[in-house]
Amino acid sequence: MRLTIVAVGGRMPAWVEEGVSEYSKRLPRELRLQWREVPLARRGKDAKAEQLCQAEGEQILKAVPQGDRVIALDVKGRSWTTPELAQQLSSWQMSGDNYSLLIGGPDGLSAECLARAERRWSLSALTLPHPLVRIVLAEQLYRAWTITVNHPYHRE
Ligand SMILES: C[S@@+](CC[C@H](N)C(=O)[O-])C[C@H]1O[C@@H](n2cnc3c(N)ncnc32)[C@H](O)[C@@H]1O
Repeated sequence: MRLTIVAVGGRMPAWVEEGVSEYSKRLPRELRLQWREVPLARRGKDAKAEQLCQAEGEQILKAVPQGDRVIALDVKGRSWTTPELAQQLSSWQMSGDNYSLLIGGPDGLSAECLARAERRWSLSALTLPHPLVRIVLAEQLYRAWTITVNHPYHRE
């Protein structure tokens, strides 16, 4: 399975790159994370959040590899416990399909991105800054994978 993460935002601070890389590199070759970054829309003084979100959404959807199934990272989505996420991950792996996970920018994901997604996944009821979402996502995918292979990283 190919897992692509399409995220708004360009060059991230070193602590974000390090966090993402730390967990990404622990994943096995067959579960490598492919990161695709979409630039932030320019936030001029008259910019409206809805237009920015729409412009970023168009770029996000262009960056989704053709035929991928899509999951939107959305605070208002459904949350999974880590063991439930591990089950999801197994079912994604067994489906034979490729998946893209979408992370919005400061103004969130556009309606078109949400409509393209078959699921909305909430990491927590808290709104997290999008750079932090990258790290939490990478760590949770790693954690979920360790459960699927009975690796002792995760403890209930
Ligand atoms: C700063 S948040 C955007 C906040 C925006 N007001 C909204 O309602 O979506 C940036 C992105 O991070 C992701 N995000 C932030 N908190 C999240 C959470 N608790 N669960 C899942 N995704 C989250 C979403 O993809 C969101 O579009």
